[in-house]
Amino acid sequence: MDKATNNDVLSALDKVLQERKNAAADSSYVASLYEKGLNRILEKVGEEASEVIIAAKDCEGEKGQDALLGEVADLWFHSMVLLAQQGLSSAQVLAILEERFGLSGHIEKAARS
Ligand SMILES: N=c1c2ncn([C@@H]3O[C@H](COP(=O)(O)OP(=O)(O)OP(=O)(O)O)[C@@H](O)[C@H]3O)c2ncn1[C@@H]1O[C@H](COP(=O)(O)O)[C@@H](O)[C@H]1O
Repeated sequence: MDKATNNDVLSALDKVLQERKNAAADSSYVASLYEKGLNRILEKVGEEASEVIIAAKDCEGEKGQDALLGEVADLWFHSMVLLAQQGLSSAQVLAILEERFGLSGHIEKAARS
């Protein structure tokens, strides 16, 4: 597979996560998560979210910032595994963010009531 760039890495990863539904658990980490099932995937999302919080609390200097970026990447990745396992994709999340783009959270909240 060609190296995915910043702009297309999410859609390239969506495609790989889809393909891993037909892969063997011993050759693919993603397939091993699918095999373990939803609860294990949810545990990983929870663990990675906790690791983001811990890294953000101790985010001094370049090393700390690199650690935080790595933990957020782990969280995004495991969230994408969850979406794929549920038959969803990052493209659908991006569509929601695109729809929301430019709409202040305060204005959106006020419009709800
Ligand atoms: N982006 C990632 C990615 N980010 C993190 N990880 C893996 O996520 C795992 C969990 O990280 P942890 O820090 O919790 O480490 P751990 O304690 O060893 O994990 P556990 O034993 O608790 O599950 C590690 O094994 C990382 O290697 C990833 N594994 C795969 N990908 C992408 O998914 C693609 C498919 O991967 P495979 O299915 O393994 O081919 C790869 O080509 C990559 O593009």
